[in-house]
Amino acid sequence: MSVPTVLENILARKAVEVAQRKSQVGLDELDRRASQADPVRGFANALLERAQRKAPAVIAEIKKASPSKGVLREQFEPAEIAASYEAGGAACLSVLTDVDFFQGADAYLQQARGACSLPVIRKDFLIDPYQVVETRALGADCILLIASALDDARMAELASVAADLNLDVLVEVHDGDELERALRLDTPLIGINNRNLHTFEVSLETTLDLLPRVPQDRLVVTESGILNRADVELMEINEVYAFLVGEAFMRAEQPGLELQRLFFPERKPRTTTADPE
Ligand SMILES: O=C(O)c1ccccc1NCC(=O)[C@H](O)[C@H](O)COP(=O)(O)O
Repeated sequence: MSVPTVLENILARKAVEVAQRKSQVGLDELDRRASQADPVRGFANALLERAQRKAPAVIAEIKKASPSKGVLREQFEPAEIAASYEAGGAACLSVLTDVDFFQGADAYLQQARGACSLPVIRKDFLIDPYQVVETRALGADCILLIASALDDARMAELASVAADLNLDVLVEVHDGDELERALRLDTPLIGINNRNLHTFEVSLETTLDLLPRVPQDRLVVTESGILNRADVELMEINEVYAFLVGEAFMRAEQPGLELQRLFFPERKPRTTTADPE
């Protein structure tokens, strides 16, 4: 018998977590909360608007820890980080809500979204329609669907529930087969994850290799492993303008200033309380 990969472990644990959550809060109550949530802010539009004018469309991630890197940031204040990202020029936020593998929390998403005007993707491992309703009930604006974690039927089902709730969808792929499957969904956002979620290997070539196979009417978001100006410039010369970045910002003393340094080096630095001068 082969040893389960980290992604397989995450998905097995997530199934247990979802069952527990369902026993605590019924779908009727979740539907009620979703119907009363703050209106969506337009996640896909925020990215498309920037990328269409060839400006960096940055999804700035808030994650305390990750399975591949351990704890990334000891002093972790989601609201302050969100405000600093907005000041630094982010188009959107990504907030990890998975507790067991990323030390995330639903409350972090709510704190971050409440501290800025940016649209937010809930970064978690969605396997059940219940979690899509939960995502809207938390106030988020977009869900992540990871192609390697879902079969076609389940991916389409989750995307359909998201559409009913006005949530945008970022569908994430890592190879050509997953890309083919993702393109069957009616979503403008295709995330190409440079990290293999089974082995943790990271290569920016993943984005560059898959790029020619993505139709012009989809927006490619390059995800993971963007660490410095050279990485950003490599993507920009290949006409990739949308980025999902976590580690580089989380390790920086001043996350918003690091965003600005990496993506808008020509601008005069703006600081917030998370970015003391
Ligand atoms: O980051 C991990 O170790 C990880 C492990 C297993 C599943 C997902 C994982 N990360 C999620 C992400 O894809 C990243 O948080 C995101 O793309 C940002 O990446 P980075 O800029 O390299 O922090």
